[in-house]
Amino acid sequence: MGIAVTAILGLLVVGLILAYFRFLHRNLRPGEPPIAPGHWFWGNCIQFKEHAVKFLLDTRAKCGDVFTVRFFNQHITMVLDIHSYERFAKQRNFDFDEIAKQVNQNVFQYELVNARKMISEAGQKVNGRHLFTSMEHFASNLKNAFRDMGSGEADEQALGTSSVQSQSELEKDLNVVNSSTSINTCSTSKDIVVSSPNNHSHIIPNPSTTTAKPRACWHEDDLRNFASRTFFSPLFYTIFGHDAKDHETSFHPQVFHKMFDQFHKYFNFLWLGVPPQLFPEAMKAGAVLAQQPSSGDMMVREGCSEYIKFATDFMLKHSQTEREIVSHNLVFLHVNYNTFRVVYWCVYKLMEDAKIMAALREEVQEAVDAKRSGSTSEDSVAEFTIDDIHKLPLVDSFLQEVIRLMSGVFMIRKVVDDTSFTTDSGAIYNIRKGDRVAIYPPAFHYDPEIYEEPETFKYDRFVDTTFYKNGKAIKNPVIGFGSLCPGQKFAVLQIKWFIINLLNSFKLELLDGERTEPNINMYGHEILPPTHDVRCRFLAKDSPVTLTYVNNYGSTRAHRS
Ligand code: HEM
Repeated sequence: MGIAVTAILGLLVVGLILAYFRFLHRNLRPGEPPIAPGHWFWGNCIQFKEHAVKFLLDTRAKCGDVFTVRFFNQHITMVLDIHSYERFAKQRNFDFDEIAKQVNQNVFQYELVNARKMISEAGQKVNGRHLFTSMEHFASNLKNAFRDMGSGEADEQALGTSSVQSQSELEKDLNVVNSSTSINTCSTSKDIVVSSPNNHSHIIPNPSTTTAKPRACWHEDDLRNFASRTFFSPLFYTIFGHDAKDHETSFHPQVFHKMFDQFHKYFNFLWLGVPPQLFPEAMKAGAVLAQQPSSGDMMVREGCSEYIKFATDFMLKHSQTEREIVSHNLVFLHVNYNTFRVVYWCVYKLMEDAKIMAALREEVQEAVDAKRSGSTSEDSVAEFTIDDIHKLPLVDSFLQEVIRLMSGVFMIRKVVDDTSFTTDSGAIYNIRKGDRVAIYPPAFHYDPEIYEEPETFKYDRFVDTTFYKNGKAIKNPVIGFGSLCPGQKFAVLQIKWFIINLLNSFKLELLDGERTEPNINMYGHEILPPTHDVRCRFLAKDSPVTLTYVNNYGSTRAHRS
């Protein structure tokens, strides 16, 4: 018995040693980059999880610009030279398709047929002339969302008071969505705020004041909720369009947002291949997110995006199933969700520092005043083209600074053949077929040799500035979109147009003592989520100038939204 146990233990030890040398240990071949010191079993997992940027910058100081890290059995060569970014992006042996496939399979459980062709053709639907029309749809949806917020309709919708939904599963979803209550504090009036036990609150106007024009009220809310109603809703409608019956179903922006948040928490685990069954919360959210209109119904929804229409048509032609089309729709929402996250941080950063709020408000106000027609703000309209939206240097710099600090993305590729990679300075590294290779933008974004006081948020940092590393000007100092994102131009425009409208239409403040920060445990997400949400209050301005987006693409036929 004793001998048998010893023999089994012996075999186990030998097996483990062999497995270690087979899967974890690596003998460097000539010309390969050095390996970052780490744990014999986990490799660099823990160091990366504790503080990815600090770990990578420290390792770069020890090992040089190019080195290999190991996450358990996966070797990833890090190219941490910002001047080599363009070479990295152009290297044909560094392939993104395998990575996208892994996300599709592990997180969204489907495979996209002829994926490269589909993504590159669908990507054109948010660029060129389509960028102008996509903006038109977004601007119109944004206007509706702001109008609803100003009139309090969004409260009604978001609080789920529709009688049609009252007994359904949907009510549960909507109640979950709104478990954080929005509070109206009409401090300047004598209106009475009523909160019912189910968190539905409404204002009973004071009879003595009902004949007067309704006064604006301060509303208290979670910032996530505020950003969801003002930005996620228009984003959702710009992607999937509208249908009059939406309010009877769970295909509703507030339900989708809540469920998406729930699902997204597990993104990094799912992506790495941990079975979704281990995360019941993600599975439950996934089931709600799967309840979408059929592909036929989706294509005829009013304002459905060209991207979704093209992708759906493409997938149908490649005999993909309805379930696969639903999964692809979620992938598209997933990439757009980054835009929401940036918006969250923009609103937060505006409220966090009164100086920033004042500076951007002044810039926007000047632009609006320069464009407005009419003598009073009530009957005034200010028209903005895409060029006009881009002509605000502080808004532009502020947005870049937000992306610089909140970006958590790994720009990762699979190495499809043994490759000699030459860095910008001429150093040559042999990178092994089957490995992964990555650029880690946050390591550049927090590099003290590029950015003075990199941890500090400086809203005007990017105004008329060139950044240098080792005495050489940097071509792309902020690379939060990687090199392949087809939605970059659209996302930047959406965010800028949102900021302009926000500052024109609302006053916003954080409640006393409310602060949050990016959750560095989520490095790997394109944009980091906050560690926790914050409470804020907002006031819809009385009769702001009406802002209109003008689609002036290549003709005299301008469309206004
Ligand atoms: C602030 C918002 C956004 C951020 C930060 C962002 C970031 C990224 C990043 C980092 C990648 C990986 C690229 C690479 O590794 O080179 C990516 C890919 C992608 N993004 Fe975005 N994105 C945003 C918005 C959007 C929007 C609005 C769309 C669509 C309209 C979009 C569509 C895509 C697609 C389709 C891919 C996959 C590209 C491919 O497979 O070649 N993104 N995005």
